[in-house]
Amino acid sequence: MIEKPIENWLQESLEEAELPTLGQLPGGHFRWHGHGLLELVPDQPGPAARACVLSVGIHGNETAPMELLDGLMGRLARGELRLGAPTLVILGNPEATRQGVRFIGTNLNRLFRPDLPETGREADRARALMDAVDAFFARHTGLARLHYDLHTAIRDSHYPRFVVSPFTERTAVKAEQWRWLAAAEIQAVLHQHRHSWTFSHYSKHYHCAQAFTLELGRALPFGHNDLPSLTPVAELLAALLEGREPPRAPPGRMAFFRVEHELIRESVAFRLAFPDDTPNFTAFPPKTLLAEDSQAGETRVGATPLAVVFPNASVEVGARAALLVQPEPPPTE
Ligand SMILES: O=C(O)CCC(=O)N[C@@H](CCC(=O)O)C(=O)O
Ligand SMILES: [Zn+2]
Repeated sequence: MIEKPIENWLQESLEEAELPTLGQLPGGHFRWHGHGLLELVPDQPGPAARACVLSVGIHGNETAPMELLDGLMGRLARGELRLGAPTLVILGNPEATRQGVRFIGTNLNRLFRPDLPETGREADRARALMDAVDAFFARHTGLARLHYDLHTAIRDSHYPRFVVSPFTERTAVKAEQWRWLAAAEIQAVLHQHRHSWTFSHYSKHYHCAQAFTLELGRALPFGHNDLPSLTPVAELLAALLEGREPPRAPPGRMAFFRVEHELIRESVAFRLAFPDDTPNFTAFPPKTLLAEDSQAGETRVGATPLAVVFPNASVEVGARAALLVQPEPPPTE
């Protein structure tokens, strides 16, 4: 067992460092459980402590969340923040980040299911991450559970900062989440309509955690991110790390959407019928041709306008090529 301080969380998460290691930080201690798997344990939980999972880099080239979390870890290590909540800090796919790519073999964020049959690098990583989350929540019973999985999007967006709220019948979103997200200057919320086997879905469905995928601008290389626009998100995460109540704002300032349909790429001969640089949440009028697929035929908008989110014609056959969404009213307070 090696004792050493956290000096540079991101660099250490990316290195093949000797494990396990543990050490002290202001307000508590930490333990590395594996590569990119760091647990922070407070001496004394704060008055509003939750058991928090904060994950970044599930897609290896989404660097803004890594820089954001690295900044917070630096503030903790220097004593500018005092640890007040058990927190599992995850760098999702270190090898993909080292190579600067979204994934090596397959999309990690579709593999979070306990009965996963797949083999290979990302499948092994998904199993390791699910095990780490299971063990973390089992060690910290008695506290409300939370998981924010931080991403950035491939395209521009009419709402650059938005969250995906995973579908499950088992857990309702607490009203406070909308207030926290609004105060963090999240601009839109997208409700999933069915199980999605993403990391945030895993924590929500299997651990009844308050869990979201946060999209925080566009995927850009290290050093090119607009971190000042993420200051309110950093303040939300800082409050969680310190175990205090995050700032709140009226949820009505966010736009709410619901997924109506998931467009699946069913053949190699698949194309989207709109330009590649179409921003997320662009709305199309009734009858617009959206996609052509030699297997599935044409996909057109029905009688009600639909907006597209995460359009990507290059996904693997059988994978999601876009979400088709509609506005919905904000939740009643
Ligand atoms: O911009 C894109 O096309 C993808 C951005 C991204 O990685 N989004 C996540 C969303 C996960 C969810 O639906 O909760 C993903 O596709 O995994
Ligand atoms: Zn992503």
